[in-house]
Amino acid sequence: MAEETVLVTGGGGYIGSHCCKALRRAGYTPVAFDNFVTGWREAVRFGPLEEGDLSDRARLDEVFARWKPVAVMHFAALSQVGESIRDPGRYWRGNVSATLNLIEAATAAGCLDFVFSSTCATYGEQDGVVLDEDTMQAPINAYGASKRAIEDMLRDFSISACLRHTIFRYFNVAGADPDGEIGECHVPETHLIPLVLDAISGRRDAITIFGTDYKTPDGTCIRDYVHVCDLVDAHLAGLEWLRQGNSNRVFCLGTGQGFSVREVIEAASRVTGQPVPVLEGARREGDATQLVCGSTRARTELGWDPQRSVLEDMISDAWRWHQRGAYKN
Ligand SMILES: O=c1ccn([C@@H]2O[C@H](COP(=O)(O)OP(=O)(O)O[C@H]3O[C@H](CO)[C@H](O)[C@H](O)[C@H]3O)[C@@H](O)[C@H]2O)c(=O)[nH]1
Repeated sequence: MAEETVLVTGGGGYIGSHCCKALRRAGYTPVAFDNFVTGWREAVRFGPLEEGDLSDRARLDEVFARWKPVAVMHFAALSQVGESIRDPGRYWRGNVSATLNLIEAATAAGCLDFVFSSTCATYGEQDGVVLDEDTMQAPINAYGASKRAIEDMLRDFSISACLRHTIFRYFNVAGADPDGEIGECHVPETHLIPLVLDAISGRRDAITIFGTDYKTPDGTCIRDYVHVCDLVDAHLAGLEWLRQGNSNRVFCLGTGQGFSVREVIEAASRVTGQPVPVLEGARREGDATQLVCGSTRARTELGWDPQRSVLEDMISDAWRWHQRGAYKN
């Protein structure tokens, strides 16, 4: 029997490519759909590629007709908070309108299982509390607002078109494939761990800590880091959960444990055995002091067990990938 296919939008991106690898391992054919605005051709290695843009409905119809996927896993998105504040239209078009096209194409093709990558940025400024599925959403930028709008869209289509969905909300994804085949590569890079590794290897002069006067034990911001492989495991568990006939549930993905920027830098120095050149700078606009994400529901209902989300392991996997170099196309 032919393998079942799953359409993975953003399959050339950081999380999407790791998801394709996990799907392949689980016996599916992952069909990567990507426009390569932020994704990488080299990251598409676990199944066929369909190049295209989510704004192109005819192209989507073609892809659904060709592969008859059993589900969609939707990672393709613009995800830079600062850019979304400067250019909200890009986010409403690129995230919301594009996803509307995707949902309409999926439901028209009878592909009704939908796994969506959302974000704790839908919560807005709620410093210090553990964010979970019951926390009120109040986004403060177009990135968070666009993701929340898509969550609402999924609810509406679940009523009108019987679309079954799971929504995963998460913040700080880290690490890389332990085999070193794929990893994180953003241009420009804005995320803490890859930037720290750049500073260690000399690709950049230093890492600048954005703010040392926060009300935290060492004055720097605290975040909850999840290993990308654990994260995609949860998405696969969500897919199976849908395919067992369940539907329409939000799951937050975090470890519940936060690390400060300084703790991340110290761990990177320990893991690599090298000093980290550090500069202390001003706060970055829009950064919350402390963001920690609860995941009791994912653990109890999906059996999620994020074993690799140990800070040193995430950094050592990211370091292995970093030493291999970056994608070129
Ligand atoms: O050069 C840097 C880069 C980051 N940081 C700090 O490191 C922490 C983590 O920053 P990241 O940019 O790695 O991650 P964020 O928590 O800002 O971003 C996360 O949340 C965002 C939404 O708010 C997006 O979803 C994004 O993709 C996701 O990684 C923050 O306190 C930030 O101020 C620094 O000190 N120096």
